[in-house]
Amino acid sequence: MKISLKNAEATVNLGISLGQCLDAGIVILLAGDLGAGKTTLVQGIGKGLGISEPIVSPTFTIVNEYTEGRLPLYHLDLYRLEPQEVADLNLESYWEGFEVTPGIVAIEWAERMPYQPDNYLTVNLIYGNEGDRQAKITAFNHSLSQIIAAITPESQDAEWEK
Ligand SMILES: Nc1ncnc2c1ncn2[C@@H]1O[C@H](COP(=O)(O)OP(=O)(O)OP(=O)(O)O)[C@@H](O)[C@H]1O
Ligand SMILES: [Mg+2]
Repeated sequence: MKISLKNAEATVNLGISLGQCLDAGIVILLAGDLGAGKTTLVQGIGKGLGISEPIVSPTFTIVNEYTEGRLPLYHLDLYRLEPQEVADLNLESYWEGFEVTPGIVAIEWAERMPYQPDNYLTVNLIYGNEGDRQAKITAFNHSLSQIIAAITPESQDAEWEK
């Protein structure tokens, strides 16, 4: 599914829709070049979950956890890590839910992961020709219908095709 995002507000709005509809335990792998809008999308997800605390990029902290919303939000940024360092973080605990309350896991620079969870969404943010962006959403072992239903009603800014 591809969605055209004219401006940063459209990216936030897509995030809000996701934050409102997604179930606990979902992992969102965010891909896209430097500055493509990954953090902006996660800021929207935080809004959709009802988190009022500002969401800032965890480039140096690796993971930021927000627990005040409908579900916990775990925001990771693997930009500075090598695949072996990522493996050592035992990220599975976030989606297996053993020691961590299940929530929404959003991972920037997920390309650095040497393995993937069993079920996940990828959102690939791509630069357009006019300073805009396109989001390409793919589901692995997960249904897209819930997401399509959540996104389509308010798609003034988001033109989408399956
Ligand atoms: N759809 C859009 N159209 C135009 N600009 C956008 C869009 N979405 C986000 N932006 C802008 O792009 C800039 C970079 O966004 P952001 O920090 O979210 O990118 P990022 O992918 O997280 O970057 P990094 O790779 O450094 O983590 C911000 O100024 C943001 O407002
Ligand atoms: Mg970022």
